[in-house]
Amino acid sequence: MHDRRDRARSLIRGLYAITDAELMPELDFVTRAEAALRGGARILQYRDKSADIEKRQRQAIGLLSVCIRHGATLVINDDVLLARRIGAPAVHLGQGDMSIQDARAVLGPEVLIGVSCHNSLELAIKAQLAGADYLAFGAFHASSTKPEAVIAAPELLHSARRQLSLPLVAIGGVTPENGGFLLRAGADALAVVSGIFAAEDIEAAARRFARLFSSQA
Ligand SMILES: Cc1ncc(COP(=O)(O)OP(=O)(O)O)c(N)n1
Ligand SMILES: Cc1ncsc1CCOP(=O)(O)O
Ligand SMILES: [Mg+2]
Repeated sequence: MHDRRDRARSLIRGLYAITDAELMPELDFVTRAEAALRGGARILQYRDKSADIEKRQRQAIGLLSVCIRHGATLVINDDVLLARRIGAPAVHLGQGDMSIQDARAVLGPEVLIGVSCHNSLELAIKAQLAGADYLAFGAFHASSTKPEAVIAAPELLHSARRQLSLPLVAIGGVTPENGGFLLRAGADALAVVSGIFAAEDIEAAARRFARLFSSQA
């Protein structure tokens, strides 16, 4: 457990890119994801809501292989069984997804589990107690990817930093312009979909986010 938590502290920091089926055509799905890694993303989440199990497995395996090549961490969104099948190092669970305890039973002691806590410190405290390895808060800004997401105040990151020990991820409408503020408020990682994958030049877009972290050092 301490081993895993230490690993989470070193791996869950920096730019956290999240894939999007609408912005990333199947034909060059993995190529686009790799461009984000070349631009400096350290974490890559496979987020796909389709029911096509074969496509999902093929894409997830493709992402795992580019992540390994770039020394980045692959996170599988929602689908704990897919993560186990392909040997992914991390999963992300929402409040309506599998429980942390059930996911841990399926995945074993090594795999990192991240949890969505929306705008709630209470959910975050519960998730930490239940064995989560990182906590995600947001949306901090309106998100075209998830317009229904509740809005969180950046002060939440200050409180979470004071009261919790896990790495904190900020998500929702994050841009290179507003990302620095979220980092100063306490985020360890910035999770981004459209700011990276809707860009004409994905690598350059990722690099603009990645610079926020080097200027923090
Ligand atoms: C890093 C990160 N944070 C939050 C979410 C949202 O998860 P969830 O609430 O389960 O919603 P969906 O993404 O599954 O629609 C996330 N995926 N990643
Ligand atoms: C999955 C998710 N959860 C809260 S906001 C969001 C989407 C973030 O996407 P974008 O970076 O395009 O706002
Ligand atoms: Mg989910």
